[in-house]
Order: sequence, then C-alpha cells, then structure tokens
Amino acid sequence: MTTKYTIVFVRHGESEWNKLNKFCGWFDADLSEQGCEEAKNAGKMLQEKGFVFDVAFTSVLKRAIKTLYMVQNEMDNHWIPVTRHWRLNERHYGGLQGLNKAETAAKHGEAQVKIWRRSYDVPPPALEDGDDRLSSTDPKYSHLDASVVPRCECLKDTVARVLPYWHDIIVPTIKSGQRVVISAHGNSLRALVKYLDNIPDAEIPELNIPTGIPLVYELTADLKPVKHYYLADEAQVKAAMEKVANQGKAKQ
Ligand SMILES: O=C(O)[C@@H](CO)OP(=O)(O)O
Repeated sequence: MTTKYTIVFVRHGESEWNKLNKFCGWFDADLSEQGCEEAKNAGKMLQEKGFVFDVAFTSVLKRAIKTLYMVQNEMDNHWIPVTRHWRLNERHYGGLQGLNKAETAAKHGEAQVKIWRRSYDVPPPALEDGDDRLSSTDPKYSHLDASVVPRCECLKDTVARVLPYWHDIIVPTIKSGQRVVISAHGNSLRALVKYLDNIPDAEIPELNIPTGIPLVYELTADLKPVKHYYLADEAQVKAAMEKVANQGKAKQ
C-alpha cells in the first residue's frame, strides 16, 4: 500500500477539567497551564518534523480551538482556513459531566466507570429536562435542530455524528490534495481512529489517546491507513496513554 495523503490528529492539551479529573464532554473547559505547554510542544514537534498544513478543522470547544491556534502559532501558519464544527466535539458525557472520575469510580465501581468511559455502545445517564448542563440553550448550538443536540452519547453515537462530517467535508478536502490537521478530543478522535483502522467494538475500550501528542496517519488514495504513529517516543506515548486510562481508577 502506498501513501498518498498524510493527515495529523491532535488531541487538545490538558484542560482544566482533565486536571481536576472531571468528566468534561461538551462542557467548554479551558486549557490548563500544562495544556498550553503541551499544545505549544505539539506545534514545535510538527514544525521540526517539517509538517505543513493547508487547512485545519476543529470543534466548537475552546480547548481544541486554542490548541489548534497554539500549534499554528508555533508553525507560523496562522493564515490557513480553519473550520470549527460541533460534529468534532468531544463525546457528550450526559449526567456524568462535571463529576470527578475517581469519586465516581469509588461510588459505582471502576468496572462501571470503564464501561461508561470506554465501552462502544453503553451510554452514560442522559441529562433530564431542566438540567442546566443541557446544551440546547447554549448559543453555540442554537442553530441546530434540538433532535441532533445530544443529552448523552456512547462512542457509537459519537461515531454516528462525526462520520458524516468526515465523509462530507474532510474526505473531499484531503482528496483535493490539501494537507489537513484536525484538533479534536479524546473520544471524537477515538471515533475516527476506530473507523479508519476498523477496530472491533470489543477492542476499542483499550484505546486511549493522549493529550497534545500529534498522531500522524498516512493514507492510500482511497483513504485506507498505511500506517500511523505519534510524534513522541514509544515510552512517552505509553506513559501518556496509561495516565488517561488511570483517570478512571478510584485511587489516583
Ligand atoms: O472527560 C472527557 O470528556 C473525556 C476526555 O477528557 O474523558 P475520558 O477520557 O474519561 O473519556
């Protein structure tokens, strides 16, 4: 298989809610100080390795938007078109949004928290009418039909909402020859990686994507993955993935 296109995914740097170990989802948490450093480092690495982008995509959440800007800033390519779209948002964590992951594991058990965090098709509890965490009153989503604004999502739901954007907008952009970077989230990127690598539902719980480390995908002419790699050494990636996995343990 021959590489025709190269795209780069970046999970945003550590957010304030990653730092507090809270389920975040569609809550619009900012980057932490460390998250800003991670985002800058991602840009530095991409610059050092000679990556160039013609176009960028991100979500409507500031942790991904700011990460992208910091990457662009390090690469001195502020001018490229950036499209922000809700379909690239993090998975909606429903009634878990705002809860501490370790406390939730102590209360409901680590196994249940792993199911909520990583299973393919078991959603967290849905937000109920009147919950002030509902996104329907958020101006970011006011143009959307209420039926597409989630009250909770499992990864399967996230795949279903990310893929139309991938097929309709990102794929034609890649095929036009433009070099694409996507700044998104742990679970919206897990959705894309699951699709690209055709990862079985039963194996997807073991995939954890670290913050702020560029993930490069080389693709064939019909966008099948040739290979993928992180721009960091193996030990660093392994430790960063374990750190994400361990956020669901009762004792940190
Ligand atoms: O809280 C969240 O929205 C996500 C990403 O930070 O967390 P998790 O890794 O638990 O899916």
